[in-house]
Amino acid sequence: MKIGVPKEIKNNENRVAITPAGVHALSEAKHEVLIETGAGVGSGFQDEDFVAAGATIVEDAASTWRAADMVMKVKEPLASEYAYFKSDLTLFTYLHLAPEPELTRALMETGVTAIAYETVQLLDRSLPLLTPMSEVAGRMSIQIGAHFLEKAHGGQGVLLAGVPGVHPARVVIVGGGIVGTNAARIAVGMGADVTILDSNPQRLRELDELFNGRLKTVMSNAYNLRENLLGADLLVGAVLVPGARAPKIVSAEMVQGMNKGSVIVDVAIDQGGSIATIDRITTHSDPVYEKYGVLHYSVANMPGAVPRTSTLALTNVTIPYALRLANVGAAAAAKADAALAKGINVYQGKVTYQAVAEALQLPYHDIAGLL
Ligand SMILES: NC(=O)C1=CN([C@@H]2O[C@H](COP(=O)(O)OP(=O)(O)OC[C@H]3O[C@@H](n4cnc5c(N)ncnc54)[C@H](O)[C@@H]3O)[C@@H](O)[C@H]2O)C=CC1
Ligand SMILES: CC(=O)C(=O)O
Repeated sequence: MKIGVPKEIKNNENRVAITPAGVHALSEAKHEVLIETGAGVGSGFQDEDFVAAGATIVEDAASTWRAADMVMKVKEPLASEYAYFKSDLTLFTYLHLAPEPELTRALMETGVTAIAYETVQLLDRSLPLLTPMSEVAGRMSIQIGAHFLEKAHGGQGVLLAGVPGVHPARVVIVGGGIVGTNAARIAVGMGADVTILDSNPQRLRELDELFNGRLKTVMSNAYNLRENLLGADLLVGAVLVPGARAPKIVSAEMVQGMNKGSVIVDVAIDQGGSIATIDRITTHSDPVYEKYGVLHYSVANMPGAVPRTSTLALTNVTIPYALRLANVGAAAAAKADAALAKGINVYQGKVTYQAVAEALQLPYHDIAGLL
């Protein structure tokens, strides 16, 4: 199979979908890997590194997309890339289709087999291709919050840890999954006063056990959210219902209850965002805006800011799946692996992931009946 890897074009997106180790694994299995020149530079991989591992470097994005049977990317295609879609293409990348009707339509109209990293799901309900980037974004969310809480960066001028004789900052994390747990780990480590809310009582039990009294766990409901956000300094949005639009669980009124000069980092923005006052996606080059005296950060590709770590972490988990897809093709690979089948969001012009179909009000087709 021919595998194309274009350079990412989203704002400040320096990750790349393959490493030299990935090229080596695919080449050993007799696949041909075509990489756009310079695609790896932002992650510290030069064209020569890829060539030494067995790849062919091509001069532009079109040459990767047009020749490929499968394109591997990091972020969802942007509008300028839709022209490359074709019916015999497998696209393996983050897609986040629930808030993306135009992209979904383009995939349906062209018949692309679109496999979303974020909905590949194991029997234990974990999301193996989302987890590493959630670990990165969760850990980043607190350092970003700390940065914007500084006066010079627009915040109220509060140190997360406080100092002896002065309260630490109050950090509220909504959603206690991978992002939330990693955010909590950094916030606790920095000495903040941390509260984490989740709608799953079993998850709250696990968090209580894990942090051994170093944070407070609270059931997520409108009443508790309002109470806990009153006077908060940093809110991290970290909820997820796989594939679906994020539920808007933090209202404008709750945001107004936060301290003036406080900060919101809505990591769940890639699924549409969980906070009512988040009305736009921001970028690494212009990451925050102010509303009700609160700084809002809503960057949908946070791990793109630490591309070396993120590319290595992402490809650690994607390459074994890419190998299986390349070896037998998407349909056979999905038939043999229920986790991978869950990743298929669009197939033969049909939406095959229920939460995406519901979010976009499109007919849903069970992938099992189509393979
Ligand atoms: N902006 C970015 O660059 C990145 C965004 N993400 C996104 O972060 C979000 C969270 O991802 P993960 O932590 O991996 O998901 P996860 O599935 O591990 O955790 C989500 C948690 O949200 C909880 N939850 C669901 N509905 C809730 C509600 N109504 N109230 C409170 N809790 C609720 C679930 O019980 C679960 O514990 C996803 O949208 C993911 O795509 C992940 C990485 C990078
Ligand atoms: C998960 C995701 O959207 C990202 O890593 O950019």
